[in-house]
Amino acid sequence: MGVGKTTVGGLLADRLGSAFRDTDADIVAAQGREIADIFVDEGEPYFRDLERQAVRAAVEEHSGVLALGGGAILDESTRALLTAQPVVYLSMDVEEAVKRTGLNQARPLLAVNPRKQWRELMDARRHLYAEVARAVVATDGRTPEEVAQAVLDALELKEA
Ligand SMILES: Nc1ncnc2c1ncn2[C@@H]1O[C@H](COP(=O)(O)OP(=O)(O)O)[C@@H](O)[C@H]1O
Ligand SMILES: O=C(O)C1=C[C@@H](OP(=O)(O)O)[C@@H](O)[C@H](O)C1
Ligand SMILES: [Mg+2]
Repeated sequence: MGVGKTTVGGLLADRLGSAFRDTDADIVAAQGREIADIFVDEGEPYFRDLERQAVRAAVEEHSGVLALGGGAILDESTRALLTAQPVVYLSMDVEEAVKRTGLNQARPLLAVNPRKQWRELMDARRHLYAEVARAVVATDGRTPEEVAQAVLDALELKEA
């Protein structure tokens, strides 16, 4: 959450000359409301259901770069789906996370006490990211352009 999946995914798609898609954006477009509003109105399990369907549809329909929400890998069937894909796990440390998301109310899970929340989320998720990732790219101290380059290098992808 806040590591740069959406930002770097767009840059990467440009570099590869491919299309970009983001499952959070797909959900917002289909629901006609923001992610934070879906969490408040319907609760997290409802959002996770929408997310599981959005990831499945995107993996089936889309052949370019896909950014997921940071919690998508909590779903076991999503993780199974991702094992066939060249998934990159973008990482950062907690101070970088707070810098990038701390003042941003768009992420409901970090709205209160973001440093503690982020640590707890990562303790619960780190092994799941590692399970699905084909490559891990650290983003601390790197610009989004540098991260995109590191992803190209890690997956040995050629620019368009
Ligand atoms: N490498 C980076 N260095 C500094 N800020 C970044 C970097 N990548 C993304 N950001 C900023 O961090 C915030 C979260 O980025 P975003 O792409 O929405 O992350 P995610 O999709 O992983 O939640 C945005 O304000 C974005 O501009
Ligand atoms: O990590 C999470 O549980 C979430 C991450 C968000 O996406 P980003 O990772 O793109 O911020 C968004 O799906 C929602 O707020 C929940
Ligand atoms: Mg995002």
